[in-house]
Amino acid sequence: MSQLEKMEVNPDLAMERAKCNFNIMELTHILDGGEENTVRRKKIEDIALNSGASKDAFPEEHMSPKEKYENAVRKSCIFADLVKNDFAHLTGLETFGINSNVIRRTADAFFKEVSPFLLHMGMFVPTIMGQCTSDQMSYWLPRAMAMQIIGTYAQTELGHGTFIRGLETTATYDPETEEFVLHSPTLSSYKWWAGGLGNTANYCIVVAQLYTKGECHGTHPFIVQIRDEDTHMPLPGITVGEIGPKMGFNTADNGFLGFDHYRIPRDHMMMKNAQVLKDGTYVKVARHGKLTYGTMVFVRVMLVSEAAFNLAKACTIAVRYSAIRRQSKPKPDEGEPQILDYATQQHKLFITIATAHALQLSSSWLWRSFSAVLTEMKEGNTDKLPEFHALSSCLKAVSTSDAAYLIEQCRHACGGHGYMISSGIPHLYNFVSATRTYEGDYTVLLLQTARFLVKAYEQAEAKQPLTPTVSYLKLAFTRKEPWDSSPAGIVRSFQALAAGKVSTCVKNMRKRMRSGLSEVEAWETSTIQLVSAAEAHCRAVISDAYKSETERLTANSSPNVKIVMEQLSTLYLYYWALERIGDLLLYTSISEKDIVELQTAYEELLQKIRPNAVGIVEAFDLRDELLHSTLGSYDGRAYERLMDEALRSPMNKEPINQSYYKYLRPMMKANL
Ligand SMILES: CCC/C=C/C(=O)SCCNC(=O)CCNC(=O)[C@H](O)C(C)(C)COP(=O)([O-])OP(=O)([O-])OC[C@H]1O[C@@H](n2cnc3c(N)ncnc32)[C@H](O)[C@@H]1OP(=O)([O-])[O-]
Ligand SMILES: Cc1cc2nc3c(=O)[nH]c(=O)nc-3n(C[C@H](O)[C@H](O)[C@H](O)COP(=O)(O)OP(=O)(O)OC[C@H]3O[C@@H](n4cnc5c(N)ncnc54)[C@H](O)[C@@H]3O)c2cc1C
Repeated sequence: MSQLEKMEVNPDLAMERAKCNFNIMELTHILDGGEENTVRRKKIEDIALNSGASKDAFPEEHMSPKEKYENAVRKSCIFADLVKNDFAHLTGLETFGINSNVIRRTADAFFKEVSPFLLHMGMFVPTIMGQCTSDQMSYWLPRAMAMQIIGTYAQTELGHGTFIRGLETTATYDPETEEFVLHSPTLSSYKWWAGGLGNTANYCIVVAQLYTKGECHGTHPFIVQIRDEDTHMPLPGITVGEIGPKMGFNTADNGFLGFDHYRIPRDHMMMKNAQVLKDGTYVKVARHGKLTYGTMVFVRVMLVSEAAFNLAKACTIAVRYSAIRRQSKPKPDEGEPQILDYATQQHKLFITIATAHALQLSSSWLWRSFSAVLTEMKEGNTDKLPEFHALSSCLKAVSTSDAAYLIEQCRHACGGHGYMISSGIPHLYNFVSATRTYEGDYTVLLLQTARFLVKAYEQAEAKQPLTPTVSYLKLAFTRKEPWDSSPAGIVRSFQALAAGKVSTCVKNMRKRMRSGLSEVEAWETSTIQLVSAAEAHCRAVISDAYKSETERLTANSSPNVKIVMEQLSTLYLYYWALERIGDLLLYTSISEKDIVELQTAYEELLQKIRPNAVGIVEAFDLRDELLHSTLGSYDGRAYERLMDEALRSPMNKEPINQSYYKYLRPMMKANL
């Protein structure tokens, strides 16, 4: 019998649970968006986990890349079946948002890395929904939803990912046959990166430069069959393969794809926003030229809650482990303290919890605030698209970047054992670090937001009305913001800081233009400050949303849950105020005395949160099967689990490895 089966819950964790002073389940319901969502989520998790299909015969870490991929495909098929047949009545699959979050979360019980079907549900299906006419949708969507075909999204090429307008794949219309001819004219035009493209998908959405009647109309999406539906062989004219090992995503078979004058029917162009008629006439339908970028905007919004979820996992692991780990002896007459008692450890971990809450609540706020806008957009009114694009761009950039930084911090907080794959943290880091790049690189997206902020600043200057998320920019034209250490006061200071930074950028650009630079050159030389201004804007938006959502959600909660949630949202404000002291000195009246008081208040807040820390992370309600962690399991038996995992290593299957006879022994004997 393994040691694990004999042991009780670690007494330190039991003690932490006993001293938690709020109702954990109440907080879980709030984070899930209501008790009924929690009940439904648990049912879905039960169905998935009780099926036993998520279990691997031996640890994934010890499989070869090919075995890992094949195992992931096996589990993806089982999971897809569960989603279609067992979850459907519980989730209402027609909607995204909370339902897809639940499915996404449950999928983690199956995959330590990712499913090769991720792009199918994550981008292929949403692009069909967003870019097809209703006729096209009624043909493609049922086939995709029933998993009769498997698709992916191939936009990025070897030569271009960020600069979509620079893509080189061509789709040239031939009116004789009423077909598009897809072609990859150069090596750099080969599609590169699409998840599931290497071996799994038989269809994909290809973004290509559309040519008709000798004219280029820019990039457009096409549905392209790449493999035979029966044999799965690549079709003539298609070159497809897998791109090789990566830092993470190693079960996602990211692929490359090239076309040699490959023909597809005319109606495989996704024609909701633009059409090519039979005779080759190009007709623009959409009122906004960037509606073809819609799937990216949708996924960027999804990535905010993805960042929150991964942070929740990392801090559950690191906080539980910090409660059972004892190290050093600061007081000679007492035992070694739990490392969670060190203020520096609390500084590393509690901001991670607060950020998980901040991003989760900001993401629900974003969906709620913009659901009306999304409906308007479906009806053709795109007036609010620029604001939505600016907001989703900066939220995606900042949330994924914060999550990657804080997950790495959780690894530091777990010391050496955090470096073990079995801790669960390396997988999380490798996954989240990619989210900072894909679906729009951090810097590039913040520069998109900066573009919007500069325009909004010019509107404020001209006393024109401003859209809600930038209405604070008028603060740039008032006196220095008086420092006020209340939560509302700090949010106002963050807004003043962002307004001040945008104003500084605009003034610098104008100065540079006066000194002879062109507008493009003045912009380029100001981009470091523009990125910083956009980050400050995003921080102000998140802080404001987090604070107001906390107030809204705790209006009827029990007093202790309210206190816990307020403590965390205040911690987020104090933490970022202290991180941005230099900027606050520039743009608000904060004094040396205020800074000292703020630091003290922050440290006191860490101590207040400490007794409930384990309870707070347990409100994320992450089962062991989702955490995949030796350090963060519910029973807190980290050492037994580490040893158990070590004993499962193939390296321990024989007392002497053959390399001893082949290499070590001859070398040592020769040296006698
Ligand atoms: C599991 C893993 C899955 C991963 C999948 C992937 O990664 S898939 C691959 C993911 N790949 C990526 O994410 C690639 C990232 N790259 C991009 O998204 C674009 O190339 C770009 C946005 C950087 C520039 O685009 P550009 O050169 O065409 O544009 P521009 O800069 O010249 O600006 C012109 C105007 O357009 C506006 N506008 C722009 N976008 C939007 C929008 N979505 N909506 C509304 N508006 C938008 C912009 O604000 C500006 O407005 P203004 O000021 O004139 O009123
Ligand atoms: C795990 C993973 C999965 C992916 N899955 C898919 C997929 O399924 N489908 C798909 O189509 N793509 C996919 N991608 C590709 C991804 O979308 C791109 O890698 C991403 O958009 C970044 O583009 P890039 O690689 O061209 O980076 P680059 O643009 O070359 O970035 C390199 C550097 O240049 C900087 N830079 C670039 N342009 C500017 C600028 N204008 N101003 C300032 N700095 C700039 C960037 O900030 C960055 O520091 C995936 C990528 C990864 C890592």
